[in-house]
Amino acid sequence: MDSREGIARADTARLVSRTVRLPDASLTGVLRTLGRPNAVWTAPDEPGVVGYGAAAQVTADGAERFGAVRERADDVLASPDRPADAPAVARPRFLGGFAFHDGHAGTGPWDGFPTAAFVLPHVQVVTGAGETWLTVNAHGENASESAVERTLRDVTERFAPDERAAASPPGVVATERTTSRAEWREQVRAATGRIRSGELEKVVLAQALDVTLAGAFSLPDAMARLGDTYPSCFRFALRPTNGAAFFGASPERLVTRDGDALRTGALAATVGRGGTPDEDQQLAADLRSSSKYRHEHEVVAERIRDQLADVATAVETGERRVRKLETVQHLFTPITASSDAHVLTLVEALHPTPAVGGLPPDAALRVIRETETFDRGWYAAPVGWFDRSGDGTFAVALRSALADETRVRPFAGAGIVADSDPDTEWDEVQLKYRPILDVFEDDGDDGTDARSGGGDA
Ligand SMILES: C=C(O[C@H]1C=CC=C(C(=O)O)[C@@H]1O)C(=O)O
Repeated sequence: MDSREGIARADTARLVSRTVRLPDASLTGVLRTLGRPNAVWTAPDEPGVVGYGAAAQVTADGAERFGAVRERADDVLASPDRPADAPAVARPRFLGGFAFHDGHAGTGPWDGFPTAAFVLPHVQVVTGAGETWLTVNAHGENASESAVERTLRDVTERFAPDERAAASPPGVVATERTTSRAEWREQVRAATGRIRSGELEKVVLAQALDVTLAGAFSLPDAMARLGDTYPSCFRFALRPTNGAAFFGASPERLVTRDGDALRTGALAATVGRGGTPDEDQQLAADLRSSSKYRHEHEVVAERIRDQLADVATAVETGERRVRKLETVQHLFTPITASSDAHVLTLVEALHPTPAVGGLPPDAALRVIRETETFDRGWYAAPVGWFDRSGDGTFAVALRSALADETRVRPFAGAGIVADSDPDTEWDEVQLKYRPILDVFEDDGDDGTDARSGGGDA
């Protein structure tokens, strides 16, 4: 992808955008009807957005990537030729994400994933609340209203929503770990040692799996299954260069800016779900009362409030509660504020929170780099969308995986504090693979210990 070319022409380039209403369709219905997208986004309180092709793409490198994306996207969005009565929900949006580390290489499994990559789709379908809208965008010196209207007619003509249920999961034939249990024990012991010596307070360490599927990866099926099981999560899929897809169902909102209302929150500290309601309640009670879990959580909430200090006002912290998901429960503290900063400025201020990095941030990033033996790529980094006014939503890309043909690489991590036990953290990581593995396993038995947390690799 070469964004700069498009951006260099920004002075003379124009953005033409036209919208029509389509027959109502679910997000999966849209995916099945229009084929492999470049971007998919949906959130519990937002419509689904599906993007095909690129009216404009922006990429950026290094620590300055957040500001650079904003600047380049602002040029594209500056003065759209768009009818005044077009519905706000169907407005042009950039969708994409960032790498976790500044020095992301974009090689190996992450080939095709720059340090930052956002697309303003050529064809954008938005669906939710019983309405489906098609927007066609074109950007460049030669962007023409007639070409946009032609595409609008073409897509409308072939749009016959296919609402079939997901096919059975393809099944898993092999799973390989990036980190054995023995290596993990060593890594966690070394990290807790460094924490006790005062070098840092908390670090989030992660692992990955290499999963081989028995059949081809289907994005519509994956999104349908994640939607059924994780409706309260941020579900996304991104294919910046038409190759592998990075997808997931993250429970963690990094930030939403809507007008001057800002929403974020601390999500950290994890236990599993109980086999009975009593056991489940007991686990939740342990999560609430344990000083280890409270500490692990509170450093995240405190740091987020600090991170917001320069970019927001009226920061308010809600009540800490237990957030239950299919296989895990977390401590969650909602945080709201006021801000007129662009959502990318907020993303830059917040990434990485100590729910995925640690504290102090620089020491934690150093420990992550020195410890992890796989490439985080876009895992645990911001993914989401923004519009011309700087509104948008970003999630932290957790419970996520890279997928290409029959290969899938899920990622998962756990917050390590002074008294973390390597085996408990190992079990927690195995539970955090479940959202992705459940999409593919046909009988819950992939030959690994990812469900039970037991056994060695
Ligand atoms: C790093 C992950 O989860 C984070 C979010 C919630 C709870 C976490 C924990 O309890 O360690 C992690 O901080 C992951 O899912 O890969």
